[in-house]
Amino acid sequence: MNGGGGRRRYSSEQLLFDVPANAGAGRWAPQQRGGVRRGDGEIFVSVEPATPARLHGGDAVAGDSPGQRQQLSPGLLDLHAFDTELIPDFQVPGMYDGAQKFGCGGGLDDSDISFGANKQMSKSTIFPQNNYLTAFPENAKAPVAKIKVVVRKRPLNKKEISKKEEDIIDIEQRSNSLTVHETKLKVDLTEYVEKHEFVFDAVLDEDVSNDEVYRETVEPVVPAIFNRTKATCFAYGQTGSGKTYTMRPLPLKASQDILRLMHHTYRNQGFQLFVSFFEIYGGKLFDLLNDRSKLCMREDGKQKVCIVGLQEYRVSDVETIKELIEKGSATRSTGTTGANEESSRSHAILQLAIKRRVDGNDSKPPRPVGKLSFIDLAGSERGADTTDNDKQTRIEGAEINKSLLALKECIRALDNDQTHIPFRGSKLTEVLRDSFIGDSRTVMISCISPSSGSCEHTLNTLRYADRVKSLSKGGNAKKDVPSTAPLRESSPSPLPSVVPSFSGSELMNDITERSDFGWPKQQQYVKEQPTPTFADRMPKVKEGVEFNSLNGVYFKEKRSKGGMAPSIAEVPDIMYQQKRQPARKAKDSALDNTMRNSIAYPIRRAEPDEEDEHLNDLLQEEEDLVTAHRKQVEETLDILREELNILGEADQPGNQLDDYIARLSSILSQKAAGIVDLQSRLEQFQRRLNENNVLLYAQCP
Ligand SMILES: Nc1ncnc2c1ncn2[C@@H]1O[C@H](COP(=O)(O)OP(=O)(O)OP(=O)(O)O)[C@@H](O)[C@H]1O
Repeated sequence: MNGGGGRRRYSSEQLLFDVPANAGAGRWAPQQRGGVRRGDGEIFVSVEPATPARLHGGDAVAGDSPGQRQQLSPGLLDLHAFDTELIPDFQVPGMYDGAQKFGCGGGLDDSDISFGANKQMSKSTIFPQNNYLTAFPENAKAPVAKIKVVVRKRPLNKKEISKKEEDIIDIEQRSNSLTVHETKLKVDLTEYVEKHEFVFDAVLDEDVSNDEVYRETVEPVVPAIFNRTKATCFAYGQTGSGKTYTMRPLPLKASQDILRLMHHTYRNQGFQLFVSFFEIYGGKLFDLLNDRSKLCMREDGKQKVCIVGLQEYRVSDVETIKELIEKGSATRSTGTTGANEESSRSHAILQLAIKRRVDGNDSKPPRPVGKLSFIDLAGSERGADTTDNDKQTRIEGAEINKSLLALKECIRALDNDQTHIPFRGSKLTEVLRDSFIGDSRTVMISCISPSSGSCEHTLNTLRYADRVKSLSKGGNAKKDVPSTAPLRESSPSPLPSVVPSFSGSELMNDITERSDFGWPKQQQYVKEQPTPTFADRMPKVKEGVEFNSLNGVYFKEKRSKGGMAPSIAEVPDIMYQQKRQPARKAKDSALDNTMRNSIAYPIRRAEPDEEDEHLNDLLQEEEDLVTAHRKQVEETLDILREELNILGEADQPGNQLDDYIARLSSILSQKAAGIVDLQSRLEQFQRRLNENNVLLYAQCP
């Protein structure tokens, strides 16, 4: 893994976040790790003691200073009209310690990208008057589309200009359509230009500033997160298309608006803002605010996803948030490929969570209210990294590809109000699971390069965006077409209903039932065992092996250094049992026949000892294997749907052969990677069984 490899470098426009990887590491290292508590299905990591010193000091302005109040527009105050769950105003001493320091951040204009710690911002900079909420108060209450797809074109860069590459993207002024001019070759090798026209919710040309991008994308959804909405904004596009450039300023701008709402509109209502920042690299989670420590994703009993160990910082001023983002960005890993040395191969996820104190009580974990997630996706073309690189890169590529496909499927399912959301399709979508259920908003920013050399990738990006939008219930892209704007040539018609009617979860339930081998877990140790029911399967004792099982499982002879292992007669306290649940009785005979190979683990009457530890490990590995298998089957179902989709599209007139080939190729590599991954897990588990002297007994029919 090349996770610790090169560091991403940023252009001067991005210097806002460009700090050395280890900057402030010591300062930020949590001084006191909070306890991890489970509350209402959510892991709450108490981090206040670890909150950076800046939170508790600094030259900030009081949050409700008259100066700031003057900045409030009627629009902001009107936000009270939101259907929020209001709790009586209360004032807890010290509750807004941080809030009192609010305001030391600053304006977030593109031009003003330096946030010196001591820099004093003018009030007008702190609250720019062009703010969406202040400038268009009525928009604060306007319904925000469930899914918004925006395209942003970046300017040609120096390298492209020096290579004399052309700008092939035309964007009509003040329109939401764009045209890609693709140069193609005829059979007689003469060139011709094919035009592809696309329509989206908004199309942003190269001269559009980051401020305007914010106003167009995230700003409208900010008020909704105080009202239990989960909003997700992600940037999609090939490496170097401007995803990071686009995404970087957004969380900071959003935080500024959130804090403003918290300290004014929703003052004294117990809202708190938390920041977390992590990445998914090669299918694994790393905390970018905690020295890339590895994180673990778990589902609780209520099927809520918890990222165990993720550090969440409670913040109350923009400056602190900026520092946290800098720190996380510097920690983010990048990989190196032949195509682009600086390409990002990880998904970075920055979350701003709004929580609310329960009954004004600080000892209870605050209750989650809404969330705004920013996702800087890995380069979209990375999914096709299947040939030029090493195995690791290929597997990573397949993982990236898988997550991008899964993301698209989830967004589509979400907009269609489907009951089954295929969030299990990838780590990324699993992590974002709670953003896909309930009241959610998604903003997708597709970043494209204008250069002729990137034409294929650009078309792929636009088609991905087009599918997200136009195939969704509420997303008929054509409805937004200005009457003068032509439709694109090959608008995909809605897919035939080729997706199989079975529900993945139903199938998985069935599989769950079958794959529950019913091995006893250690917690289920019993003092007395009933007469084993599998005596008829007792194998012949092989030479060198002590048969220690009554249900077809036996352990290899375990010779101690000092002599022979005890024979079975000498270890009467080890018994074996296969779990048999009454509810499953009817299935048992069929199941018994299908379970030709089964193993079981010893149940001890004695206190757990070292061997129990091994046993625990094995049980855990067994569980992991079954989970991985289940996941792989779910993913296969998702892939199957995708395959049926592309087959359906391939049958449509005017289909794009190159698109079909690219998607089929990435699907195949994704399938292959899934199988390789499961195979290697299986082999590893088999090795572990051998090492631990557990033999499998081939059960006779
Ligand atoms: N709209 C823009 N205006 C000016 N420069 C831009 C714009 N978008 C991107 N750039 C510049 O293009 C370069 C690549 O952008 P960026 O790093 O954001 O790409 P990326 O899509 O995040 O790539 P990767 O997937 O490798 O992370 C950077 O130097 C950036 O400053």
